[in-house]
Amino acid sequence: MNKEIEAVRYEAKVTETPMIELQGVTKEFLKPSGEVHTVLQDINLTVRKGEFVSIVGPTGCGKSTTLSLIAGFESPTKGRIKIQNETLEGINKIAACVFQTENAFPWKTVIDNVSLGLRLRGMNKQEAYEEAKRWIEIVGLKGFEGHYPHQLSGGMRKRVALAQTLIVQPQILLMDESFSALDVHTRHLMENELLKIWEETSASVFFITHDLEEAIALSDRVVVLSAGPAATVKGDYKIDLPRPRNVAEVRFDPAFMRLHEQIWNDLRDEVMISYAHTISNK
Ligand SMILES: Nc1ncnc2c1ncn2[C@@H]1O[C@H](COP(=O)(O)OP(=O)(O)OP(=O)(O)O)[C@@H](O)[C@H]1O
Repeated sequence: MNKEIEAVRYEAKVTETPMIELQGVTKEFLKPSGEVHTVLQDINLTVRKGEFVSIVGPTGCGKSTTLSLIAGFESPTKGRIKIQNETLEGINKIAACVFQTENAFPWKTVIDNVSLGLRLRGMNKQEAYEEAKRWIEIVGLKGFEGHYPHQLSGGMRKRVALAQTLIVQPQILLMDESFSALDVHTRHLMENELLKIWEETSASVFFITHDLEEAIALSDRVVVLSAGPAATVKGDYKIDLPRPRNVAEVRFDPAFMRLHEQIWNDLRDEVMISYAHTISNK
């Protein structure tokens, strides 16, 4: 398929419809001393339906806290979170999470792990198995249905985690450092796999990473958080590289390098501030 046709198809996928909205979100935690620790301060951010947004920022600035708020594991101290235009109260039922740690139960086979989400939603075993087989094939694990997690490599277990999450067809996919434990080759394979699957769906992805190159290679937008405490949105960059993308190859595109330089200029300052805080707190 030629690039123009692909670009048109892709452009049509990201809609203007807001899926996740953070409106003036502040999050405070109480320290054991009773002091208030402001992690996030007045965050305004919108992720549209079908959009892939990555969030980068210095260590400890509040990226995972932002994800917890969108998942509904925590609630904002001030401001509000809207999901599909409704204020979020409690757990976000249309979101699913993939964390750095693995989600698979060690005593269950691949097919039992992957079909679990559907079984918990009341689907009968045969139907859930059929659907699980389809997802196991999509993530490249056909033939491993009867294996247990310990019989698989780290990359394969990550594929199980993806299939486990995607089988319930979440409208929002929340990913926290999901591929950071993988070697670079497996990581690129998984990133390409994720993009392929995402391009087939209209899921909105909120992706946390420490790796700016990974963020640019995958995303429609990269959001930079400032150094904490009281982190806020420092920059919001549109990544207009053509799709479909090969994450290993797109890094050599001159437009990629320009974006990297521009965003890194923003991020580097925040990393230095955060580093200075760490040193002065020692
Ligand atoms: N439940 C909590 N209670 C108190 N403080 C918390 C809680 N959760 C997070 N924090 C604090 O909020 C700050 C931000 O943490 P968070 O994990 O969101 O940052 P991060 O950007 O994801 O970090 P990293 O890049 O290291 O993964 C940290 O100072 C952390 O100690």
